[in-house]
Amino acid sequence: MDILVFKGTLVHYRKFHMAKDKETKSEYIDKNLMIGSRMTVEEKVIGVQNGKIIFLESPEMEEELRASFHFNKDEMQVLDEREFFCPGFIDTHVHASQYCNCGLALDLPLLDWLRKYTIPTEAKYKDLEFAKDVYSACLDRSLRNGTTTAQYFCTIHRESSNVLVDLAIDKGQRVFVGKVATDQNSADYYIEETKTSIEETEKFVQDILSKQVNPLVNPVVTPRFAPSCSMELLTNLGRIAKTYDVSIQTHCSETLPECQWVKELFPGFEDYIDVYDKAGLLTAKTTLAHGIYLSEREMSRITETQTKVSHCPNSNCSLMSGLCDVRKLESLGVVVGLGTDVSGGYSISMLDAMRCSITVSNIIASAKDGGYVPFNYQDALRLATISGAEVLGISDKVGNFEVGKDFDALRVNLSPKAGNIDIFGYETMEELVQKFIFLGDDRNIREVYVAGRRVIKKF
Ligand SMILES: Nc1nc2[nH]cnc2c(=O)[nH]1
Ligand SMILES: [Zn+2]
Repeated sequence: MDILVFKGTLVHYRKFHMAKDKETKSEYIDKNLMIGSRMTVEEKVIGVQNGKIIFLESPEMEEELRASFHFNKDEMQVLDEREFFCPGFIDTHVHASQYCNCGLALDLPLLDWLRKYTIPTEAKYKDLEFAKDVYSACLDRSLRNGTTTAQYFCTIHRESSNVLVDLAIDKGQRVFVGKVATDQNSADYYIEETKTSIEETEKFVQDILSKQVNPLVNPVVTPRFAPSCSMELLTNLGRIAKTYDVSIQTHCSETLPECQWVKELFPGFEDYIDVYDKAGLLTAKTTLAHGIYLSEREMSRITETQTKVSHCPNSNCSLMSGLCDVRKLESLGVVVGLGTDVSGGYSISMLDAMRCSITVSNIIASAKDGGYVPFNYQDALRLATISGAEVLGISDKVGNFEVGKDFDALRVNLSPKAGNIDIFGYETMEELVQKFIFLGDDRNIREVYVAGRRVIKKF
């Protein structure tokens, strides 16, 4: 099997042990393990075979590596001085079915927006040709913007959700895909019988598991959110996720009217989180999108059950939902990743999500009386890469560069002809990374690799 070899700069979050390494600048600390990670910029020779990183060494080792792994000097690709590899971005919450509405219909808050724009759009996915057109464009745009892994909501239609999975296999994105389950409080043309919703969800999970000869596709049990699901449906979805040991994705605590509605619809429960808890939907493989208005009790149940949160800052601002205090969640030990939440969020670019996470964090800081450290560009990169991998339970495979992991990577190029960024020649590599995060776009993402396969090449 051919070997891919590169020499150049890697920018990623690398683990370090607290005992060995006492520096504390811009770091993320996992209190339980006493292991943290820090953004690292390093010169390396990196080898990839069968999709996996087989060596990662300093450039002085080049000769020895050539001898051991049998490659010639001209087989090694050398990155430009204005280039670096970073891990592929991980979008932990995105509605592929809403991609056609990107940049439209953002004049209403969540519940009205769902009724007026989103449900009518999702109903169109009964038509497989329509699904194919939009899903295809969504995957292409997402990959071009450097998203190597995405966790998607589709619609209530099993067949068209399978269309997304087949297209993703073809185009090479690593995906987590959910057929949406809804049996109440939706339009009469976009609702399922409880029994049908349960059966179709189970069938969908089986469909995807049978396609797992391709290890890049994963099924997700996907109740839309508590208001649109009966307790009977939620409980059965919890059972299905447990039976097949698969992921769960839903929305939670995104807006105040939604939280009030859940109180009214589920009066016998302690709070919003308790509804999911009693249904068996809080697991280490569960992603809750948003989580803005969680109480202390709810946050501690999330921590206890190792449930994950997807922070979607563009959507939270665009739908006027509120500001999520990610620092607080992380300080309690909750793993948080970033989501574009298209089309509540208007951009499918994770660079946009990263910038929005910094802006939201700065706004939170402005309202505090000190004692709060807002996110910087390094935190944003962490959220979009290694934390996203932890949210989806794949940090043993992707999220940073380590021997044995899959090579999911972006070849970033900052030469001015590639995009919209002026470089003056004296910038350090860290400054180039910073300019990419704040000013970059898809034009700066020269190549995209997923499990060693080059899925995008621009020049
Ligand atoms: N942002 C967002 N929140 C939701 N809550 C329930 N459905 C949705 C959705 O489609 N988008
Ligand atoms: Zn959403």
